[in-house]
Amino acid sequence: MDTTDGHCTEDVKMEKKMDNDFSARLSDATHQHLSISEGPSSSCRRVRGRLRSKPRLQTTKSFPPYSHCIGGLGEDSDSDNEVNSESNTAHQPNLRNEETQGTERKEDTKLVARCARDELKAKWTMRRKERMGGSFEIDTDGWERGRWIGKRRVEASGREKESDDEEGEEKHRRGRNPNAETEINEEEGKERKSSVVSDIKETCEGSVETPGGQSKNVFEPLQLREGSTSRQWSSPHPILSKLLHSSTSNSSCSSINLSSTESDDVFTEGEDADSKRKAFRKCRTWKTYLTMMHWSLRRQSSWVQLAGHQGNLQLSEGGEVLKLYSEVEATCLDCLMRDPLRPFVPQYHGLITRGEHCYIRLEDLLSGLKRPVIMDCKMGVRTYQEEELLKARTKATLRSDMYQKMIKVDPSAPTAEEHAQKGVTKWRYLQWRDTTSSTSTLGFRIEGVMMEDGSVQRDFRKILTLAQATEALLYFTRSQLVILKAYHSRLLALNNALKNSPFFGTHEVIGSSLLFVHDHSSKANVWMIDFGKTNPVPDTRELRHNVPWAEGSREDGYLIGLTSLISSLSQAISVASWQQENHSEQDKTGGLNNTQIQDQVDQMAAVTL
Ligand SMILES: Nc1ncnc2c1ncn2[C@@H]1O[C@H](COP(=O)(O)OP(=O)(O)OP(=O)(O)O)[C@@H](O)[C@H]1O
Ligand SMILES: O=P(O)(O)O[C@@H]1[C@H](O)[C@H](O)[C@@H](OP(=O)(O)O)[C@H](OP(=O)(O)O)[C@H]1O
Repeated sequence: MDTTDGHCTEDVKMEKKMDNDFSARLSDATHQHLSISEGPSSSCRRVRGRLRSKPRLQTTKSFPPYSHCIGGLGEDSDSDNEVNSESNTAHQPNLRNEETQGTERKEDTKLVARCARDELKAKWTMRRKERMGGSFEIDTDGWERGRWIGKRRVEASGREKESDDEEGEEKHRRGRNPNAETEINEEEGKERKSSVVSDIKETCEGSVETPGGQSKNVFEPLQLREGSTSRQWSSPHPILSKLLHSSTSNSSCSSINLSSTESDDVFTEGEDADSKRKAFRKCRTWKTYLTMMHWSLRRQSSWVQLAGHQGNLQLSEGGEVLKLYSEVEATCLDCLMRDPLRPFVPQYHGLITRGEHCYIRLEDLLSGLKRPVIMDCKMGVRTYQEEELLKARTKATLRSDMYQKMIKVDPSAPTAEEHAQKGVTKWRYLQWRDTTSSTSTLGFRIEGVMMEDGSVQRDFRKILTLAQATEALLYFTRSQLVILKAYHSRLLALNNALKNSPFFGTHEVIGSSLLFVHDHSSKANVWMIDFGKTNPVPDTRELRHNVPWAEGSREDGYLIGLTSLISSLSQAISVASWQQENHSEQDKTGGLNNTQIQDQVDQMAAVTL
């Protein structure tokens, strides 16, 4: 455990206390991995004497990334309807805002109309130049330049919009514990692009509705504070209106893959090549223009869905994460906005209806991060609710999909009866997942990790020991001390908040995750997400969260998981410190270079497997 600063000393004290609290309750299997043994590895003979012994992790395995790139799963195809339907209802919750912003709106509308005209002009100028082989530089005024710079940036390097950085900066300030988040490499951009058009875009999707369709200002103070969804335009400029309409309905491109999908609407399946060519000629002008606008309107975000049900979540044009409505989750979020846990939970902005579905509007926790690295840890010693166990006993529904998932991982996992039925109950499947991962032993499991290059690693689910978890954390953070320490502090702060949280005391938290996010500029944070299976405990009982589950107790073991994670981070900090020290020692003595030392470290890690 690194104790180089005062906060860390505090951390150690707190952690020791927590370890004592829980040590009696953790299983032997868990505890045998809590200590890190010191001692040189046999493979280290060549550098022995020069390198301090690496804290050894027991029974570890390494996790090379494999290339499985994913993009955002969000589909915004319903937003077309939403623009129409909401333009009628959206005024109700925001009347007060409308009055106060009337003047501003007139100004903006004028500006928007001018911008749209200028856009057209710019487009034709560009096309003329393009045909003549001229340069693409458009320099009529700052607005167009800003947009075009933006477009080139997206095309050339996929870099993110600077304005988002500022927004993200604000968010990370809000959510962090002073020690939790370290921003050592402040290389944030200086220019802020005009956001008039994206503001209007947000306006079109910004009404807050109850599932029944009635407009309701669920979190007015929040909306005012965040300021992203409060303005309404009754009639945008006709050209702009068309653009908004079209680009909204065609905004199914993922947040990573910025390819436009306009052509999907133009070319439906079954059309012959000729009609496609004709249609393309007809639509090319608009297509080019819409593609340009698409880039302009879409807020650049690095959002991806790492785990969970595919299609449940999507990114809205306004940059919020929309999650399919669940009454249980919405109720929890509502409570959490008034609980000490609020700084650890994405901001909840109420509900929104898109097409036939209702969604929960959440702050995008990845906004402001450049090429984020993400880890989803499912918390608790079980991921099934007690009701699922009762259901499995009384009226068992067999799930063939779960049986298939089971035999894919381990053909010998199902019983003879389950093989014969080719199905398992949900409880059986979830329990099998829990016992074949670190859920049962450590009280958490790593559902998935996405690295900076977009590669996704899900094999961490098979981790069973704390040492393996530590290895995974070192891999996930690339052994960066600053990140590991930020996560460590944030988890200690979360531990404190949980102790003071009335919500936590009275809720059974099942299947909820901690989302770890950081990027190369050392922004790092941890958030509580997914309250779809979090329910108030039936009577007035308070849960302890740090004891193993027994049927009927409703205990979830959330704090067992948190303690394990904190211990694992401490181990990772020790190892990373050791690595760093040896790097600098070698640098001073002019001995092995960094690559050679890393080779040694890798060899040592391999021997401890
Ligand atoms: N507010 C958010 N900001 C950014 N990303 C988010 C946010 N909420 C969720 N995600 C992403 O979506 C993924 C799934 O989220 P979540 O766990 O809420 O979905 P779910 O479908 O309920 O999951 P499960 O199947 O485990 O119940 C997370 O791993 C994360 O990558
Ligand atoms: O990740 P896996 O191994 O694919 O398994 C899923 C995972 O356990 C989800 O948490 C669970 O949803 P809930 O958390 O909502 O129960 C889902 O059940 P489902 O298929 O019934 O949605 C499982 O299929």
